[in-house]
Amino acid sequence: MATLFKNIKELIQVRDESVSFVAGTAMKTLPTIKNAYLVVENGKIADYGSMADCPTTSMEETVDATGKMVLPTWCDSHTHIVYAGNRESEFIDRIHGLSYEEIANRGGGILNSARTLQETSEEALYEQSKVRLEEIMQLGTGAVEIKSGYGLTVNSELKMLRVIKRLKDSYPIPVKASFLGAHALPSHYKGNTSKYLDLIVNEMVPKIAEAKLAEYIDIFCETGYFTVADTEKILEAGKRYGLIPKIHVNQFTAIGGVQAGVKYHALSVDHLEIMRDEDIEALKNTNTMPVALPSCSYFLSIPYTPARKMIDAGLPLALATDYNPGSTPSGNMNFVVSTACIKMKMTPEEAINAATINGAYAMGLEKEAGSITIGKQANLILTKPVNSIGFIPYAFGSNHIDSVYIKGKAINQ
Ligand SMILES: N=CN[C@@H](CCC(=O)O)C(=O)O
Ligand SMILES: [Zn+2]
Repeated sequence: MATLFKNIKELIQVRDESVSFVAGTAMKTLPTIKNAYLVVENGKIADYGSMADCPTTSMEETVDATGKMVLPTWCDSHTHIVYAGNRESEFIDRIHGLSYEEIANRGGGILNSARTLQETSEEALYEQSKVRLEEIMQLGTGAVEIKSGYGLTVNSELKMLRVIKRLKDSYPIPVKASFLGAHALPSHYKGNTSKYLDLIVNEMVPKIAEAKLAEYIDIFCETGYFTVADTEKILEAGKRYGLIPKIHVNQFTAIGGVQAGVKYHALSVDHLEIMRDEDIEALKNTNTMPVALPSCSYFLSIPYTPARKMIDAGLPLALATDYNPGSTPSGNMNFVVSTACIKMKMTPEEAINAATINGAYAMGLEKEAGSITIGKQANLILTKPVNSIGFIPYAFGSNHIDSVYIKGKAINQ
């Protein structure tokens, strides 16, 4: 089965040679071909170029993209879309003046979601979560990472991870799983963190690794949650079982989580709203991708990751949604890209690099996703007619997507 996209106004993020990620000033360059064609064969990108060289052989399907652009689908490398219920009541509490921290200290927050999830059947959890996966695909996401972390017991963490596995087996986009048992301390372990960490290290990690339910290991390294020493303990256990770190650090305070991530060769360190100079230094010349989550900053009214300072220091940066019921009840990567430009002063080119190729790297998918490169999965966004690529983040509230193609097939409802 072959499909020809012809008369594409601009084909975006074209990389003849696959790159792992882009950093520093290279993020300003977004390679494109104007007036282009693209051929998809058997679900993969097979050919592309200038319309002057467009193949004349007939193909099963032809899409006339006159006035429209084509770009790789978004790569959302940080989500928590497997959850039960919602936390709308905490949203109202915050409107009335309570902080995220105050709500958590009253037993709300992550522990609230954990209670709901523990009472929800695996089937119901799958049904609720698949709605969110389908929603983000319609919004242009074509590869996603999903975390556990609302189970906080052996059975419920395994339940979450089995749901992630079922999503992965049931949907055509790449899905990566992260085990986040150390997301919050269950209340009955209060004052006894090491006992909960032992449960993670001695029971959860071995079971998860044996059942091959996760590629990555995560922890919320933050004041009031887990310390740097806790983080090292968990990452060490993950390492013994082949789980690669992708960790939550520097969301509210900088306590050395970035350095712990680098020490354990984390694939990514995520959040980074509070960054000291030494944290930026620690990330230089490493393979660890910093990941910013601007929708979380927006929703919680906390600082935005200092993207300008980080990119100007030569670092790469990826953008992701953090879709979860507490800090970011939104999985819209289009909004993330706009917000990165508007609030973090990233250029459209930088933001699109961060949301495609760098996002793919941050979940180990840089060989399959994130750019228009021959052999990669044909997961594509066909835009509505737009004048320039910058118009997409600029007109931030509008839907610029005409169609989303996964493995070359349109999925629009
Ligand atoms: N910060 C830790 N975890 C999630 C939020 C969890 C929640 O509030 O449910 C995050 O990335 O923002
Ligand atoms: Zn998160």
